[in-house]
Amino acid sequence: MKLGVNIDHVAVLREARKVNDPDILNALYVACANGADQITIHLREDRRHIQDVDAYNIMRHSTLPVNLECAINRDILNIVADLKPHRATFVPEKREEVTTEGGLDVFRYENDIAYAVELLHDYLIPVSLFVDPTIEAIEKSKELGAEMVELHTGSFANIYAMLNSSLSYSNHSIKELELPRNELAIKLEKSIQNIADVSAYAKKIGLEVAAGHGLNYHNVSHMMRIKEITELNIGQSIIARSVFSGLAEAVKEMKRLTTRELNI
Ligand SMILES: CC(=O)[C@@H](O)C(O)COP(=O)(O)O
Ligand SMILES: NCC(=O)COP(=O)(O)O
Repeated sequence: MKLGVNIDHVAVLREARKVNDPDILNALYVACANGADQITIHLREDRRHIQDVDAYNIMRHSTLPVNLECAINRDILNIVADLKPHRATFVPEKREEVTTEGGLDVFRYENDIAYAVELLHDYLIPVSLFVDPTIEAIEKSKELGAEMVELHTGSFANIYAMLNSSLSYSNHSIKELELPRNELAIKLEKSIQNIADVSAYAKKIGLEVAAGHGLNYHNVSHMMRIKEITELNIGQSIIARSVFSGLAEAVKEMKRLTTRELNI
């Protein structure tokens, strides 16, 4: 399994104070040296975490491939074409959201996506689409020319957290998931099975399959059992753990949990 470490959340901390500390390049070096297979960053339209200068510095200094997440916005696409990351992942963005809430609407924005895929292909940048795990979204992603899809695992992660953590007792409890435990358990099983089915279909039609959003040290084992998923992009939980263990240990531990036994 390829582990993409998303280092955005180091910049979240820096931007909270509008200072130059913590330094995103330190996070890059530590992630590269401790088991990441790829660096993932998200250059948001509102620049709430990663800034343009960070993206250029990361491209210049990363010893690993860089997966750049971005919205389909002409200004951002021009920056991406100039940066030439190893891959671009198109994601939806809403200014007022706390985090990326759902997958890209590949039907509503099909013309914009097709244009953006072609543009980046002209610069030899492969494209992945960050979509909800549905067969329809996968078929459309293929039709739009993407090489890869990243399945949005946020919904799975929310159900998992409401069932298996103290989230439901906190201020951030998810109202629509305040359900009896047996119902949550059934929902979780269905969500995992759906991700597995959609992954198998994506692979069958020739797409590479990644997954990400809300994955952590507890729930990631469920994604590890889906053999068609070959890449996980994980950020928030790694940076959260690093507050207590340091980033090197946090990356190493996630790498350990996302390593499949070699079948020799
Ligand atoms: C698209 C996606 O899932 C991520 O990029 C991510 O979780 C980090 O950034 P945000 O929290 O800004 O969505
Ligand atoms: N595309 C998902 C990603 O990069 C990381 O998401 P998260 O682990 O920060 O929720």
